Amino acid sequence: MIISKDLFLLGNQDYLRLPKDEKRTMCQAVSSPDNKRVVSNIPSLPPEKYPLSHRPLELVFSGLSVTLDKRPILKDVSGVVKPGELLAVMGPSGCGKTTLLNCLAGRVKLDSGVIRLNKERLNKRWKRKICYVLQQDIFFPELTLRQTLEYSALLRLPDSLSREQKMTYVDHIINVLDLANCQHTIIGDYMKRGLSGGEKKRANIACELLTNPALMLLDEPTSGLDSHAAYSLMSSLKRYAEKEGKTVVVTVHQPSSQIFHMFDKLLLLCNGQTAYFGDTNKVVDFFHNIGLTVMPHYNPADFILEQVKGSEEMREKIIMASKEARLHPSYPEELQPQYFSNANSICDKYLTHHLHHSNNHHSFFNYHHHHHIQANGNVRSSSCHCPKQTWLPQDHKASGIGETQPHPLGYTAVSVKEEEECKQLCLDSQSHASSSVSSSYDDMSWQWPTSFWTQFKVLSQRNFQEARPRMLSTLNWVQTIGLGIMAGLLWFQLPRTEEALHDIQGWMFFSTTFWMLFAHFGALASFPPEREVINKERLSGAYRLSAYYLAKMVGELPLTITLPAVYHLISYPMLGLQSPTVFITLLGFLLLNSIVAQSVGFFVGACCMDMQVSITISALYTLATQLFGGYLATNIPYWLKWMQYLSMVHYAYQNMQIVEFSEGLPIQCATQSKFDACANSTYIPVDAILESQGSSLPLWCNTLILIGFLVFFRTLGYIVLRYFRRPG
Ligand SMILES: Nc1ncnc2c1ncn2[C@@H]1O[C@H](COP(=O)(O)OP(=O)(O)OP(=O)(O)O)[C@@H](O)[C@H]1O
Repeated sequence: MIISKDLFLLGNQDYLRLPKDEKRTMCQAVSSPDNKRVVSNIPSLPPEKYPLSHRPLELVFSGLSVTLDKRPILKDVSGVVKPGELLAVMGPSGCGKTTLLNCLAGRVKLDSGVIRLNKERLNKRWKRKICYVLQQDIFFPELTLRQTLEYSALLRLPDSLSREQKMTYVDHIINVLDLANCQHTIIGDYMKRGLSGGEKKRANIACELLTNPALMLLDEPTSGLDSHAAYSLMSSLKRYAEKEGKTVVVTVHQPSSQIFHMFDKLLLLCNGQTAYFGDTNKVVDFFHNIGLTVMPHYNPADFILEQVKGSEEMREKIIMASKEARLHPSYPEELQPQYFSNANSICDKYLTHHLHHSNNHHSFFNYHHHHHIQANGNVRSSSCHCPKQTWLPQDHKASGIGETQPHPLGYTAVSVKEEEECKQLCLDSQSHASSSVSSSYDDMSWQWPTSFWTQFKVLSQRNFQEARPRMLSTLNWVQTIGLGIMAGLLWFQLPRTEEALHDIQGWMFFSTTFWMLFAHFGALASFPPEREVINKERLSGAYRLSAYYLAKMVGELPLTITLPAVYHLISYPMLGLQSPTVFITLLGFLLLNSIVAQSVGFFVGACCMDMQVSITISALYTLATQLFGGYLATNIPYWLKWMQYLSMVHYAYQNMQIVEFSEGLPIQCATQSKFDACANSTYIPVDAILESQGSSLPLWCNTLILIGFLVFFRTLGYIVLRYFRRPG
């Protein structure tokens, strides 16, 4: 695993660019006894096939404080990670490591403090560019690893890449993460065995690496891995960060000393406070200076963790020393309060100067920008370029940014490095400015990697594939066929007489209620685990909720209707009711009823986070629906009559009767009929049958009401997910 991952994480571009000798050294290294994997069979991916490339990101967070549930969790935590660096967040359990990562991913509200990426505050748009590998491995358990990665690639890699290119990239990732052997294994869960813990972890990282992100946050990536696998993973991450210029933050529990020395920076937390922030190789000196000396050959990671888990007094001492270290000149300048005010002022001056002097050919910043005056009066710049020689107003010298070369108009020249920085700053500001004022169309095109249509198509396919084993399980087939035969035998070849009328109605009522319950509780049970995956994907900005929602309806539709259709196909002919038109129409209402029940189940599942509550609500609703359906109780008190209009079974059941008794063979009156109409007729009129159950609505009206139910609950479900159950 090590080797393949190392090569991948090194990035093929870099690998291909390496001089021959270095390539050989790498191959020797990877085939050394420690790293037994052979890499010759790992395909190289041509550079042009890399799907996305992001600018390197510098992450700076300062003064972060967070309170959760009225309890302070983080207090004044700061740090900086540059592109190519690996920052480890360490500390005892419950000290706030995950909370810090959640903050950096923009998923927790800060009490105070600021997080900046390339000097720009973390905003919604940056959030989408961050890859966050969660501690839990959240997947659809029924999909195989390969399917999971393929769907992820189809959804998260841009439409500009063909399907074939996306699949090539998936192949590549599978190979380099050494997942080829288990690619066709289902992910699995506690009920059904699938991937091993380590494979799931790698699958989790593989999914996130698909987008080739610039900033990676990994929560406990080594948890559950053996020491060898943990070392492999961390060395891969380290190499990845270095060679690809990625910024990587990991939380880690008690790393081995080998792993510990891989970290460039270390942030040690103690009760939510910074116990140490700085270079990893200086942490031993830091502790030594406060009288805590690590024994030779002792794992420094174990040592420092023991210290921060020590007595209250000891912890205070370490935290105080850490606060004092902030005053030391070696403390990162990015964490000094004045740093960003300077940086921002440069940017502001670039932009302000340009806006005021855009017609002046002495302008220090050749900012080719096309002003787009928006309806709201904002100005949007669409492009900018830093010239080779960039000029700043002289007062920037004071801030230490400019150089001393005089400019005829009183500006100072900026070094090439700073010019690059300015360009970067400009680009960042520009992207921010444009995104904050652009039209909603721009927002959307920026936000989503793929079009609505692609998302809909892929999600429908995935939904179908994910739901098929669950909805069409062997158990469900046995249940459906068994029930169809049982109903057929129970009501076998019923005569068309008044005596058998109650039995015919019994079959209809049983069929509608059973499939209502089946669809309702099926949707209810499947939603909580699905919500986890959807929330994770929504947080990473993979697709629109509307695309998911529509796809769910369409993708599951064939599965929702399969079993009731099979049941109907078995039981209806056995009853002796043989008109094909009636057969199809009855089936139509049975299916409509099932789809409506599924919508209600989905809505209740979306509303209630607690399964017990949702089951209780569902039980109440479905029981009331049956009671007021028109079969069990025919003499409903007038003041409760309105309840029957809320019963979806009522409408489906009534419609089935209308069709069966008006289109099918008529029902012969009994000699002592209970129907008045039988006094003048041999057959019972349809209206008389319906009236005896207290219903008078015509077929079209019942159908419209059922469709109304469907639209109402589907819309409510969407609204709940969109506005009341937002992830994060
Ligand atoms: N939503 C929340 N509401 C209240 N308290 C919370 C919440 N989330 C986390 N906490 C508390 O915040 C503290 C820090 O939690 P966090 O998960 O960040 O710790 P950690 O360092 O990652 O722990 P571990 O190493 O065990 O995963 C814990 O005491 C936890 O109980």
